Amino acid sequence: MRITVFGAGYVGLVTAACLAELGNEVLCLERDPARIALLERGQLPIHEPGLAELVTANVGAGRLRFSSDADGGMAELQFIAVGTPPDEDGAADVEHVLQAARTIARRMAGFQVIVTKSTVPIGTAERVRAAVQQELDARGSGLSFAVVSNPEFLKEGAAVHDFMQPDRIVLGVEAGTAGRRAAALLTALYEPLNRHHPRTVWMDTRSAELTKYAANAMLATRISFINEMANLADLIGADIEAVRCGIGADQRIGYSFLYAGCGYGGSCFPKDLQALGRLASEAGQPLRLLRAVEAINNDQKLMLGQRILARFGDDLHGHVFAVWGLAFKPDTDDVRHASALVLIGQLLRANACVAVYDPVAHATARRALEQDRSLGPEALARLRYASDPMNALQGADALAIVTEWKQFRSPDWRQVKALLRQPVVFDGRNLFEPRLMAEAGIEHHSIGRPPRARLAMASAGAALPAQGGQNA
Ligand SMILES: NC(=O)c1ccc[n+]([C@@H]2O[C@H](COP(=O)([O-])OP(=O)(O)OC[C@H]3O[C@@H](n4cnc5c(N)ncnc54)[C@H](O)[C@@H]3O)[C@@H](O)[C@H]2O)c1
Ligand SMILES: O=c1ccn([C@@H]2O[C@H](COP(=O)(O)OP(=O)(O)O[C@H]3O[C@H](CO)[C@@H](O)[C@H](O)[C@H]3O)[C@@H](O)[C@H]2O)c(=O)[nH]1
Repeated sequence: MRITVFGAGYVGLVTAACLAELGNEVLCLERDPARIALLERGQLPIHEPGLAELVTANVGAGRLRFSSDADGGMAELQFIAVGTPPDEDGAADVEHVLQAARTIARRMAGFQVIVTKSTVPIGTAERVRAAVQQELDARGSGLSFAVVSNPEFLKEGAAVHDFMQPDRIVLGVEAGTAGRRAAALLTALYEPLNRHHPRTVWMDTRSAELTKYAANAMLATRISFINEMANLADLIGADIEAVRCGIGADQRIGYSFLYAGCGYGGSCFPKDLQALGRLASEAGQPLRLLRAVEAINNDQKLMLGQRILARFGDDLHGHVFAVWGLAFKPDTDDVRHASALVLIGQLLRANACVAVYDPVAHATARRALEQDRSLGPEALARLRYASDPMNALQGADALAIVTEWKQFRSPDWRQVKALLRQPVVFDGRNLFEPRLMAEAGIEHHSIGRPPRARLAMASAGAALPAQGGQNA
């Protein structure tokens, strides 16, 4: 099939490359000339495992092309995967989506299916239909078209896998002939992903749009729930990892997305919860639960910094801290709403020096921190980007781990101790077993795994639960 994809970001690039890999002829349209220039040189604007190989192979095979010129995009299937950033009130701004829809309408020469992959407020499919119809009317055209809502559920760091082996493919279609025609085309398009296991869930467009927000809200709720339990565990001497194993064994609950830590970040959860909250309030039903989820998460992101201040004093002048991990999660260079940026801001504002290391996110973090108005040049001058994890530790008073990159999981603790001024570790993702850290002579601050629980477990001879971190 011939397909056009609008947007070459995380979703657009992955959608374009994966649909090309499935044998389609794909044109990926991107309006940012810098991104197009990179792609034309064979480079990717983002770090995403497996994506570079997929892009190279499909460009080489002639199935995938990039352009900034929409004139080449006359395909029957038009995917919109552009950004929907929050506006001043937190609502999702769908202007880029509507712009892409108008571009499609201006060039439409036959029946087309306009598929929204972006995360959009409820009712956007109808706004896309109206925008396209307006352009067609202005042209005096009577062409028929369909609008489909096909929200994307991929996770950064596992995007190619998630696209190719989705838990489900949600397709919201309109009633009527055009909707049926669109459904037939999309059934054929996604057939390879449904072959061994039917994954498509059909519904109307509004339900599809809400499904996307509801999924992210549910996942964020689980994280804030377990973080509240972890904070309680810290106070009462219980071990949150044991609790996670204990509750996760109930199939109705399950184990995943119940890892306590220093808060969720990323481009989706914070933005989508705000957008859902906003549209719910406008609909006359403020979402009280989601407000609590967001508030808990905002506090959780401050927790590592507060613990460091409590341990070393309010003015950290003369102190140095090492931070491992800048990206909001492993296997990505995305630092949007990353907990690491919050921690680094707290430490720099308290006059500390900070040495950071991340395998891929130095450039993105540098850009984000330079735009942080609460950090002037003097504060940023106290920030050092280390060449490797051990280099960051040199002369530091403590190590804080914010992102659970695999390479941080088994450090040489003797080397860590030799490099640190004091053997103190703030483990923001519960990567390390408290008992082993105590045996190694390391002062270990976890999230919800206090020393009292550790002692009780050891004296009971209890089996230790698996190591933490969602991305284990
Ligand atoms: N990042 C994720 O993991 C993820 C997962 C699922 C859904 N989503 C949703 O998908 C959408 C895209 O997210 P993203 O992370 O890929 O965004 P992104 O910012 O990485 O990429 C969006 C791209 O679209 C381009 N663009 C904007 N308007 C355009 C136009 N008219 N024509 C061509 N290109 C245009 C931008 O220049 C940018 O490169 C958002 O609605 C997001 O909420 C994101
Ligand atoms: O048990 C957990 C799981 C995750 N996190 C944190 O939650 C954030 C988000 O992680 P994850 O969901 O894995 O990454 P995203 O790429 O943001 O993916 C989410 O957001 C996407 C965009 O909407 C959706 O498509 C995905 O389904 C949804 O998981 C990260 O900061 C994680 O560290 C935790 O703190 N504890």
